[in-house]
Amino acid sequence: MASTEHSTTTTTASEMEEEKEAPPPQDLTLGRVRDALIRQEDSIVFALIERARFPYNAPAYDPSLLPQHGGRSLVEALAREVEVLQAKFGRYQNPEEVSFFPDDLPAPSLIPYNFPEVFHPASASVTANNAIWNMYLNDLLPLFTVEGDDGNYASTAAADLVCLQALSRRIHYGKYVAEVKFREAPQDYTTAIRAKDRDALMKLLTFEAVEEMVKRRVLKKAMVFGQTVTLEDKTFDDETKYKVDPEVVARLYDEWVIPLTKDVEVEYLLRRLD
Ligand SMILES: O=C(O)C(=O)C[C@]1(C(=O)O)C=C[C@@H](O)C=C1
Repeated sequence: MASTEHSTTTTTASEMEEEKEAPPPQDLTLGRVRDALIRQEDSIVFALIERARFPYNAPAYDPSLLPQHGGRSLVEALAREVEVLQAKFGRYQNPEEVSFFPDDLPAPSLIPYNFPEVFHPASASVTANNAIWNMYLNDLLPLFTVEGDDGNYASTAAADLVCLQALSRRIHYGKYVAEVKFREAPQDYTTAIRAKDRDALMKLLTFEAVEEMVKRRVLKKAMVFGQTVTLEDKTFDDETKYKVDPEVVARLYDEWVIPLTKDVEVEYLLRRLD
């Protein structure tokens, strides 16, 4: 196990080795997991802002643009190839990262980093990526892009993938949340898990006041990060133009991100005693 404190100032070679490891699972607390979720809000808002630089660009989603790619759209073909490349260099060794197209990914070709094993093995493979992919392309994209076609299909698809990966990381962080909640109240959760009672689990893991704060904070982040910065002092008003509509970001969290995170938590917990 890695040690974060040393009683002496002399560091031996084996201690240096130990220091390279990530913190042990015991360091996992609900506060730390929530801090990670808060930081990921920044990544999501910035990713949406980057995607919103381009118009909707419908051909990026139309399989007829790529006749040689077996009926796949540009965004899907690009995502598959990027995932293969990133898998080769170890992206999916980190349990925070969940692939959209896990079949046929190559084994990593680098020396593995010792990521702590936090998840219960039977729960580790829970994925919501199909729902995330469909939600992003069908529901969210039309809400925050302007209509139009500027021909930048590859850049558009690359920006989509950054959004999808940031959303996927956030939503699958529900596994860490679920693990911490289980460890903090094993008896309460065990009863509901044994009864396979999804409603009871949902009730146990829900904190409405926290959800309200999350929605208010992402709305504010979209206002702060998405305004045009000038040298003049100015305040937000009805005339302020944002790069992504803050209401859409709040709606994204309200309708999809939080509910999908909770679904991941429930699915994780249902397998927690297997
Ligand atoms: O912070 C938690 O406890 C979570 O489970 C995360 C989260 C969220 O997705 O933001 C989901 C459910 C809770 O009701 C509150 C917030």
